[in-house]
Amino acid sequence: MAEMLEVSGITKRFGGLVAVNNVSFSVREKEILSVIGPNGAGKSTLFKLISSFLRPTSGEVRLKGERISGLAPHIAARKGVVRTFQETTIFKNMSVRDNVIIAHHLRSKASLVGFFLGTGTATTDEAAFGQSADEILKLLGLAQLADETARNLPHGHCALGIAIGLATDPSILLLDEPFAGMNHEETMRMVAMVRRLRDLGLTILLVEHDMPAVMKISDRIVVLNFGQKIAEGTPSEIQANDKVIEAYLGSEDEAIGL
Ligand SMILES: Nc1ncnc2c1ncn2[C@@H]1O[C@H](COP(=O)(O)OP(=O)(O)OP(=O)(O)O)[C@@H](O)[C@H]1O
Repeated sequence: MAEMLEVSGITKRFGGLVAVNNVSFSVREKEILSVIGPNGAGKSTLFKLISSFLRPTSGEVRLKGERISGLAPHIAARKGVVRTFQETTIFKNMSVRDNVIIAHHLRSKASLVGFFLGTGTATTDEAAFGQSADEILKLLGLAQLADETARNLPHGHCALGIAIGLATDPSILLLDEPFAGMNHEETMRMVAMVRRLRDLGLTILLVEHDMPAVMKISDRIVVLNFGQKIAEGTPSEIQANDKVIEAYLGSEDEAIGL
């Protein structure tokens, strides 16, 4: 499998603290790779480095061979590294469908202002975007909620974040704790959905605390501890890895096993 994303020797210092320390790994095309680690291990910082929300102190990130670290986050997103589950990306007073339509504009020639004013290219695009939005909502099981105001979505509908991400036609989708706040049933539904997206050809990188979900969803796992990569492998390799077990012992996160 070809490499979609390459993280090479990436380091982030905050003053004297090294939050991410010389971490390297690759995400292959059409795989689900999870980054795990005890609290404070550097997962969020690594995520921000990959999505260009933070500039690395050293090292780099490449998408399909092209260096993306150092670019503004919206440029990295346009190039295909799309991060979801940021509350701010959702227009809470608009319908679910309109949120997904608007997200299409990230890759459109028409401006967002054009969309609101209903002018020129925007009108043509809107028909195509509407159709695409409907397909995405159907794929994610959100079709019946298309006209619902985003703020009214029942708890657990993080699927809207994914729908918005998909609308931007990502090369790699970054999921930031997609199962946070979900009960077991919601989590398992979401696991199945994300795997379905992978089967359709999407490449996915996620950070998550829910170990049973991580073990179920991941093709491969990268483990961080104190900013360093301590292991990389399949779920069963990670569960049997002594360094990983040791890192999790005594941490607030429960055991690595199921
Ligand atoms: N902006 C910042 N300024 C200073 N220190 C920071 C900053 N962001 C993170 N850190 C520190 O970097 C380290 C790694 O933090 P990070 O949030 O990346 O870990 P994490 O693995 O995501 O933790 P958690 O699982 O608790 O969310 C921590 O010691 C944290 O306090």
